[in-house]
Amino acid sequence: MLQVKTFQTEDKLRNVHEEARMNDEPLLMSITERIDPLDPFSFFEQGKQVDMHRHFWKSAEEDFTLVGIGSAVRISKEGEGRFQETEQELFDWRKSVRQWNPYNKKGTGTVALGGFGFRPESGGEEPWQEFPNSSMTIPEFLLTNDAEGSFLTTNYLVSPEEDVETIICRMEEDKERLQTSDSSGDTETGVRLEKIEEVRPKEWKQSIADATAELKAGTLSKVVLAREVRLTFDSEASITKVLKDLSDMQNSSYVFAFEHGGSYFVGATPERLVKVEDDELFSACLAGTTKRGSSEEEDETLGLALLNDQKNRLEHDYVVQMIRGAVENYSVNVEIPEAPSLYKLRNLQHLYTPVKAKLKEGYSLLDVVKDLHPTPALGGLPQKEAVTYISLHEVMNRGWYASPVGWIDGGRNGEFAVAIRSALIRGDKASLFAGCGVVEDSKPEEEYEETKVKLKPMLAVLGGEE
Ligand SMILES: C=C(O[C@@H]1C=C(C(=O)O)C=C[C@H]1O)C(=O)O
Ligand SMILES: [Mg+2]
Repeated sequence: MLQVKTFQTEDKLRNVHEEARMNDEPLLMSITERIDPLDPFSFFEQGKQVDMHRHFWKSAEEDFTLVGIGSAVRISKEGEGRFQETEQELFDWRKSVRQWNPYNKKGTGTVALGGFGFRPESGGEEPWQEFPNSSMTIPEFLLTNDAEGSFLTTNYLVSPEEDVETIICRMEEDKERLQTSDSSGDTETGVRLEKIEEVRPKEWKQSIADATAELKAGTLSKVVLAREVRLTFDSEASITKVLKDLSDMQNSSYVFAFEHGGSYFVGATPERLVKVEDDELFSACLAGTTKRGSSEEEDETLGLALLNDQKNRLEHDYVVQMIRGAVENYSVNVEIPEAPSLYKLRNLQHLYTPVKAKLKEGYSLLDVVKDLHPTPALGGLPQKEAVTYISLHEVMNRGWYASPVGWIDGGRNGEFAVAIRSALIRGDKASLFAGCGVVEDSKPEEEYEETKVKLKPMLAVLGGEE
């Protein structure tokens, strides 16, 4: 059976290579096959032996996980046009794809995974030196797990001058390595936390006080300000273990990891930016926060207080206003409930308003990402002024924190979440980030406490207390 499969792959590769040679240009070969159920964490861990450029994505709401190893194509853009330019380049690559994918399933084939930094321009500031401003990768090996099982896509950029036999040999070796089960994660104990350093907490609190003064005086209605906490461990952190623990502990969150130059941006975010499935569009307004109660009763009381709290409702309503306005531009049948409900996570609860619509023809997922990012849940209102304010006054460098991360396939499917509740991990060090929506009535001490709770999920999987 295995032999038949191998023979088919070889045959396809030979044909594609011949065509590439005749046209004297590279072709993107993409083959999707169903494989025996495969653990995504094992695939991610084994991926280390193939290529360190690894991507991980797990949906917050459905049985859907993507793991990408290596890159057949990498697209990296910067500046205001980065979303459209990425889209155009993906489109161009897909024109030269030779594809075998009998499953017609979202998230298989020439899927691109990655993200876009918070701002269109970035100067490789600490600790983000390894990260390009944006990066979308079509991985060489992609594992797609959903309710129906496991699917393995092999994407390979076949160039005319390469030797086919060498490609076949390496590809088969890598595929076998990736499908060999790794059990080291089951016994790993994780890192010991040696040092926690809050980055200029006093200055950060002062920045909140300054922002409230600005909000009262100026044209800004809301601005989100974040802070950083640095950790040092006794040894190198295992990203696979971190992902596994996040998935276990934060099951209503998107779990993600993106590698660049040995640094990993990892997190478990509850916040969807936008999902498109065929022409259906889903977004979410998530803003306004309180902690969880220690008893069911206390939890309910806290939730009810949040639903009725003016300051939090205002924080939330700015987000709804903006997302409604943006989505109405390129969709019809926009459905948004009148009032928010509660979105409960392990450590905190948020005000939540889901958004559903039908995307008009001619618009794509990245068009929506471009317009929505950053929503007032991460930037502020008005959008442009808030982003400028953040650049000038925030006590850290955002890099990819609070930015759109996700995936997009060759059909009309994809999803981007907002990369909060996240950390940048490199070897035995990590930077954790958390922010909060500042409105006129914000109190520095309360916002500080709010960010403390938001840091807990990442801290807990990195040896800290929950
Ligand atoms: C900015 C963050 O979270 C955002 C801010 C929230 C708030 O201030 O209430 C709630 C959810 C998120 O939209 C973060 O977690 O870093
Ligand atoms: Mg808040």
